[in-house]
Amino acid sequence: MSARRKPAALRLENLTLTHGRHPAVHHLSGCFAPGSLTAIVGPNGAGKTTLLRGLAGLHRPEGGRVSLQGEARIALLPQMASLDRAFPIACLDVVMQGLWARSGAFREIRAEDRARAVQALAAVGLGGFERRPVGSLSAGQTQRLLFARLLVQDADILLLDEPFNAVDAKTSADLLRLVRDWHGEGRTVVAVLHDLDLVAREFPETLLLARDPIAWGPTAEALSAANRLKARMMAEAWADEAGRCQRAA
Ligand SMILES: Nc1ncnc2c1ncn2[C@@H]1O[C@H](COP(=O)(O)OP(=O)(O)OP(=O)(O)O)[C@@H](O)[C@H]1O
Repeated sequence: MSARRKPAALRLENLTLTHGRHPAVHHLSGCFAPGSLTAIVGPNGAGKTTLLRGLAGLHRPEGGRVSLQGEARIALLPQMASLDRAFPIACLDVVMQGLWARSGAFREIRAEDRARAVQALAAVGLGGFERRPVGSLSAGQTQRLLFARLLVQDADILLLDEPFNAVDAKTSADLLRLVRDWHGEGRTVVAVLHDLDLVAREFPETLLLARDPIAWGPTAEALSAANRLKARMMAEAWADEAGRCQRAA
């Protein structure tokens, strides 16, 4: 992958994302600065996954907008559970899916694309797994595979949904090293995380969400005890059946 990066920012203006009438993210404004490393945290149901999908252009806003600076490329690491492990597909083919956006799904596979996918598998510690069916992988290996698919996309902005979920300490450390490398290369990285110790250690910026934005800025300030309490109370104030802008007072 090239070490030269275009600076890439993602700007949100009064962004509201819903599932039908059901609110998920509510009036969010701010900017993921070029080259920043940001954690998105918040209680279950706070809207974190919906926000990542909105940033990736996979969820149309109900209100407001997301603007991507320049011609930056954006790539999403979805939650591991989104991969259908019962489907009979080999690891190399999963990684090649990362190239579809640029090459098309039904085009003849070029030798250089195949070589990039093989290289990406090796980079995540899955060298030799090219022909292994995905159903035969452990959880940690599956997460490594999704990182390889992300790697071949060579994106300027990387969106990671619970990237260290259900993986052991060694896998977590290996994948975290990749995240640090991406940050070091000047890419903009945004990750949904639940481990607040990890966030405090590794992520300079944090967005704390509870459908409404609670705080967004330097991690120590965003994760203050007062902000975390506010996030919990805000999450509880949203009844599950509430409509847009209808949280309890
Ligand atoms: N497809 C859907 N249809 C209807 N409601 C949905 C859908 N997906 C998510 N929601 C609702 O939107 C809200 C936000 O969900 P989301 O998955 O974005 O939260 P999250 O912060 O990622 O949660 P978690 O930490 O549990 O993964 C929740 O109340 C959820 O029930």
